[in-house]
Amino acid sequence: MNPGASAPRLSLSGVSVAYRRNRVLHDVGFAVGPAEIHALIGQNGSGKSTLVKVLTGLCTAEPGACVEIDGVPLRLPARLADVRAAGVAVVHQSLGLVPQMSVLENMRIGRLRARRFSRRIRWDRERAAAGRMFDRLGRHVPLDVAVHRLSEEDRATVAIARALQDTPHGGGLIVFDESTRALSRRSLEHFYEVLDDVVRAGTSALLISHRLEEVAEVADRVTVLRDGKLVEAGRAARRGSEGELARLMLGRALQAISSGGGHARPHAEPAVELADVIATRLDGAAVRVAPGEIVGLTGLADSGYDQVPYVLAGVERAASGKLLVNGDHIDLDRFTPAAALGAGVALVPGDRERAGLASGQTVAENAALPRTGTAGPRLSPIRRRAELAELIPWLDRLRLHPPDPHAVVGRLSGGNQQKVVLAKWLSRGLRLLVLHEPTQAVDVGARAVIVDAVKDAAASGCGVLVAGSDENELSMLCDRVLVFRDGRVHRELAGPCRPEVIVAAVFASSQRRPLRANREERVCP
Ligand SMILES: Nc1ncnc2c1ncn2[C@@H]1O[C@H](COP(=O)(O)OP(=O)(O)OP(=O)(O)O)[C@@H](O)[C@H]1O
Repeated sequence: MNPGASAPRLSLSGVSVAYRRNRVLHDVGFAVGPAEIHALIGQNGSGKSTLVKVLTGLCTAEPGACVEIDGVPLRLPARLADVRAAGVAVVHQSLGLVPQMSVLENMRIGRLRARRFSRRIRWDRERAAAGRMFDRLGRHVPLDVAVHRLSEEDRATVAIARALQDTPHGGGLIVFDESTRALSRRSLEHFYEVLDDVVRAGTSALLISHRLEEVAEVADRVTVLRDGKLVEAGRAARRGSEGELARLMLGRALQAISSGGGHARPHAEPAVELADVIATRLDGAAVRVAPGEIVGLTGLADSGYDQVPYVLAGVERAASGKLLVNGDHIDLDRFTPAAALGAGVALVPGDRERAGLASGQTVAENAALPRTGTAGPRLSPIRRRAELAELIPWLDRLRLHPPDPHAVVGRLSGGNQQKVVLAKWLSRGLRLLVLHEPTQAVDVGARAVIVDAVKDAAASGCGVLVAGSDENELSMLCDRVLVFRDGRVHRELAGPCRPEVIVAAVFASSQRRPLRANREERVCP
């Protein structure tokens, strides 16, 4: 008998995982059908990544767990070679591509075969193998171009083509672990157009995402985790059900968020002003932020808007340009992170890899770093207590999980590490808070809290600059939005703006295509 004939593509049961004595998954089980997009959602720290790690062998489940692929049990703890052979591929955060490498290298990394005797790589064969994947997708991307030079849409295609190599024709499972979180609406439309073709051909997808609007729009079914326990397994998804999903995930209704910042003091002296900035992707950029004002920066992927935060924080060097702070003109070609902090400018970067978190240190020690330049243990006990007293209300407010300032940062879930970076800066008075994609990777409950906290920081007089690709986030937060093109401000959208207006200004067209037009025609297993 063929075990795969009527079996689910992936079936998990009795999965429990503990890190030391802390159990983070409790007897979890659900099934993903063939040819479906199945979403896995849950608050930060609810155990989603741990579940994926059980599947890929990075985490060991307690005895009694069972994982089957097409009805065939996977030996646990899983070995990567077995997982690949079973047709399972994982796409990590931000598409999991190496930007400096070519499309061909990204496609074939980890799979390159050398000649037996000369040990030389047969690039002709590698090209042919990569080309076959794009043929299978019915879309082509030039193989020799470095990935960072591709459009965002092409990058999404490469990520899917790369994962497809590990899945058999018309079968297999691709796990997307927050892979789409940095994609703009247009790139998301393209991503799901490609993925829909793949899924219709028989491959399944397990989608982990904090964007509930996206989940409600694209998933066939949804599984919900709360505190490591199953709340719902395989509930049918439908468009517009994001409120319901948030309630299941959080165990309470989501608070409504009003749009716009509302604390701008446009006639006051600017908190900071950037003028004539020339950098690798900036060409004469100029931005002014008043005290209490929340200004959004957005644009297409290559427009340069997302370089502004890093130039402002002294992390990326500008060729020339001026920063005006408190009557001082500072040359940006010699600007450093220490000078930025000295000017009262702090950055919350988009990815935690650039966040400067010391993963072996505790939450409290990390929060102390910017003030002291040293890790916490060297602080006097009195200073340490004072730091903690300022930090704890922010950790409570952002709902850090576990709510422990002495937890080691490297052992927190991704979204909770993001909250630590935010708490570190929100707990101190700044002239300008610069945020890049601040709610990326955090769950919807925390997102509402972060939006409120940033508005409170503005209400106390801090200027805020938010660079981002999420029009909903910009609409919720900003007093005005600057749309970049060719390295400088192309349009200014005054007043609180609706998300559609932002999308229309970025893409110079207001059409919003559905993310997965064909979903209703499909029959859920
Ligand atoms: N290496 C580790 N050591 C100890 N505890 C860990 C470790 N990795 C994760 N945890 C804990 O396991 C729990 C689940 O974490 P996990 O990363 O699976 O959550 P998640 O749902 O993926 O969260 P997020 O949405 O923030 O990525 C969290 O409480 C986290 O602190």
